[in-house]
Amino acid sequence: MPEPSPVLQVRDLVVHYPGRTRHDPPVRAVDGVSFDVRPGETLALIGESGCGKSSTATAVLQLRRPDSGSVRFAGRELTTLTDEELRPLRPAFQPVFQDPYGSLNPRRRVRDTIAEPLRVHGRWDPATGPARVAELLEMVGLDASHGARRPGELSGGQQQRVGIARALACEPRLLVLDEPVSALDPSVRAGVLNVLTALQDELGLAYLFISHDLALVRHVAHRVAVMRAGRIVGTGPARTLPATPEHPRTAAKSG
Ligand SMILES: Nc1ncnc2c1ncn2[C@@H]1O[C@H](COP(=O)(O)OP(=O)(O)OP(=O)(O)O)[C@@H](O)[C@H]1O
Repeated sequence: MPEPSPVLQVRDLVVHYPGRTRHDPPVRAVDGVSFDVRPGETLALIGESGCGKSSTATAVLQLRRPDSGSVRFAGRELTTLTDEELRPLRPAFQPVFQDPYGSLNPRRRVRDTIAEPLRVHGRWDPATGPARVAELLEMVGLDASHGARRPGELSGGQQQRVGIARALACEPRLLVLDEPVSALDPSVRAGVLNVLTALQDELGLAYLFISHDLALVRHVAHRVAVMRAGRIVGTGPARTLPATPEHPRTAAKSG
């Protein structure tokens, strides 16, 4: 069977930050990065702290506009769209962040957090909305009773499931997962990863999965791209990664 076309195509992506003082040169956080992600595929972006993983994720999501390069999502170039033009497309490419509590409104009940994207994007129907929220809770392994709670009444793993349910509300095609289980207790990580894997199988979602954890990446990703100093220095199947994460730079073959 031919491979499906990529849902995300990134080419020559560049992100600069200003130097700390006006005498310092700009920081080239992302320095010409290219990759594709296909429907149903997980591409892991790995590398040491500060190599530019989160800056790449932020630029893909157009939360910070890249300085140059191309981000094509579902065949559309995102970098040239205005914020207004991007707005209706945003539900289709959603972030899941590392710190679930920090990304949830502590005063808002879970069911309202999950309903929020539907309301914001004009997709809330009072007749069907509550059932859709219940369905989303179920998809991430929570039940209706969790909907009435506030984030502070949930465990870290449950909070992250709420973050995933919110990301799924408007039927995305791509999730950008920035260290989605790193802040969680190791005992609940596998449960959240299993939810992500099951959702991908069921919905054909594409994942860009940012991580520094090679053992985890071997487990969840199909392909891996290794970043160093703002560049991708190797790509390959995740199963080619060594079991011990001592030499991440040589973990995958170039090309
Ligand atoms: N807002 C910013 N202003 C200036 N420099 C920044 C900013 N954000 C990141 N940087 C710098 O850009 C480089 C890449 O950072 P980035 O956070 O993208 O890397 P990372 O691989 O995600 O690291 P980590 O795993 O520690 O989050 C680093 O040198 C960082 O110090």
